[in-house]
Amino acid sequence: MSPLQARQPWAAQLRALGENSGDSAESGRGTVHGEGHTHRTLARAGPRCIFLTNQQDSSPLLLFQGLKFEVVPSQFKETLRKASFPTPYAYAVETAKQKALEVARRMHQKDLRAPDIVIGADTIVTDGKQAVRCCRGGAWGGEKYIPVCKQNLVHTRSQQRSLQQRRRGKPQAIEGLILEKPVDRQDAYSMLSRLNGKEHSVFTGVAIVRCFSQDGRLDVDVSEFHEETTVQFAQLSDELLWDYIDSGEPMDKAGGYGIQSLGSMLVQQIRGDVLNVVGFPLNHFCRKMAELHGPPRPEHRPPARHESESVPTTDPSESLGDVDTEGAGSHPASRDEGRSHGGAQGGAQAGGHGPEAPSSQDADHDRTADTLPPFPTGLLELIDGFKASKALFTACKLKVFDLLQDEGPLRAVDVASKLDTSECGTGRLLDVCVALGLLEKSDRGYRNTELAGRHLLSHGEHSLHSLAVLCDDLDWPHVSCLERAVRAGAAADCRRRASGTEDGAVCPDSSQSPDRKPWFSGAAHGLARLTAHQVATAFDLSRFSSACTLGGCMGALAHELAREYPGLRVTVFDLREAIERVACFQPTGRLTEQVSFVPGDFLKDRLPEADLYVVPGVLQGWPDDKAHELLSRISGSCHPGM
Ligand SMILES: C[S@@+](CC[C@H](N)C(=O)[O-])C[C@H]1O[C@@H](n2cnc3c(N)ncnc32)[C@H](O)[C@@H]1O
Repeated sequence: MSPLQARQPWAAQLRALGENSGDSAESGRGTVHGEGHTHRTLARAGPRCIFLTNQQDSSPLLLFQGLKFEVVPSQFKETLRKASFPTPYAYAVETAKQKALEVARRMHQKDLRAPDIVIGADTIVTDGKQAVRCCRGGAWGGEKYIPVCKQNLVHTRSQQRSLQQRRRGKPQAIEGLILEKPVDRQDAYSMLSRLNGKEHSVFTGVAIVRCFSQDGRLDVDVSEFHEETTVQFAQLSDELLWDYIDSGEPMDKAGGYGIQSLGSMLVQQIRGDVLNVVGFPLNHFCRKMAELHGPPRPEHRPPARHESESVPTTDPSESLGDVDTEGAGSHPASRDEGRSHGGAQGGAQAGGHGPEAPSSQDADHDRTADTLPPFPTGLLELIDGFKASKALFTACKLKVFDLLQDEGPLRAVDVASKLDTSECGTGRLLDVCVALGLLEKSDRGYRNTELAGRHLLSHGEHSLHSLAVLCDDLDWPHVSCLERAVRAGAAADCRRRASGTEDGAVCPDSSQSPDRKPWFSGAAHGLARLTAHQVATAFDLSRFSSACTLGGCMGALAHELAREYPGLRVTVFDLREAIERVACFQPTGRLTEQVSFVPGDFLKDRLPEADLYVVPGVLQGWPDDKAHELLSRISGSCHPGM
């Protein structure tokens, strides 16, 4: 497993593609999505990746704990029928589980590998006292919740009817017991006044979904729990409630208040874990994780917030109830600082300098998440990126995207048969394209993403297909002899070999092989269309009345200039064979009147008269002497003073 594979889901597939062996290189456990630090933080054999489904509020809490994870919002629609649950917390736990399972399935489908762990959480507030009253003390009271059936709670319905109508089809709480996010200010007021002066319960259901992938199938092992915290509201005036509602805070909070901010003013007393009210019962979660994976090793505990503060010595699963969540949010930054500076305890020593430096073996043993350098994501992407490019080029050349646009979704076996390629290799290439965001995969097969449909078809207004093919044919061989070129200064030789041109220029001229020319035009035009607007608007060209684009190809920039400057006449000057292909690309309409095409060789023929000469995308591919020759000719044609 390379470090890059720990960061990039597609990297493992690229490797598998390269190896082209029968078995998937990353089958089974060992799949790593995202952060390696979670592994180090939790336990040696612990999980290496956590997806938190949609508890954004909980992110700082988990970060405080030193867990690194990726937040993947769940697409699970929270439409479970509340009345079918025996208790409010059963509803919260099931919602948390369904959120997590949805993410697990989606990630598995997308990346073809299971994430290690997905955590789902759902917090609800229940109007507990009222429940007891409504149930006449029978079904729901004291510490224990006894399953209640619908009829027991029918009394609460009339009170809630108008609210139900406002909730517009949202499934109603267990007969009004579960308070979710208010739908409007009035709803917030009715929630808060129900809680006013009373005690209520906050439940968070948590599901820890451990994932296993076997033979491409996802297996899961779900552990779940819930945490209850009792909150006593002070007796509050209507004025204060409305002031609080006017602050806007209640609108996205279950129960209509947030204890982590202004809402704390409303609270007189709490029994239980305050973080549970914030949205994630970290203490219970840590105990559960320790149960599942063993407790974290001491060095994996979160570092001190400031160098002067000591690292907490308690097992994080023991007590976290007094955590201040503001500090929790700022923790990751301090940890990063700790890492790059080597940390207060032994970072410098671990480097092996100074009399007390431990042996390299000790230093290795003492390595912690805090003494490691920042993860070099960008560098690893540079190291591996060429493989992604090659996969893209190959898919373009095989016209995978054209096929899937016309006939998709298709299974790998059908793509292979239509393209006359191997089933195994095609399947892997398609999977890499999925991981690169170029294809989507479903039960019905592969199909183009919007991005691929827009840019990677061989024809189309914004096609970059020819550019990809050209890069593969021309740039790839250049790049592969870069080391030799740098050593021996043989760039022109390499280019000549690759491009088949006399002077190594990458632009088509008379010496170039004819079969490449359409690709050049298509590639240059595709890129020019994308960039023309930026180029045309980068400078104020309004003082010019005529312009000439030298090597202006199919006129993409010329047309954009004409669009931007209605008074500008633009001449496109290019080789005759290029101009002959213009008809395939030229837009029709008013703009064409401002643009004219003149065939010619800008190194031999007289340049058209113009106030402004633009040389778009020509010189960078040329040897210096030739570039100099062209610039001298342009200089000779320019009107002094313009
Ligand atoms: C890489 S393309 C640039 C395309 C341009 N960026 C655009 O707006 O589409 C280079 C262009 O220079 C043209 N070219 C190359 N040598 C030329 C020459 N000696 N005289 C005129 N045009 C030339 C090519 O035909 C080609 O269209």
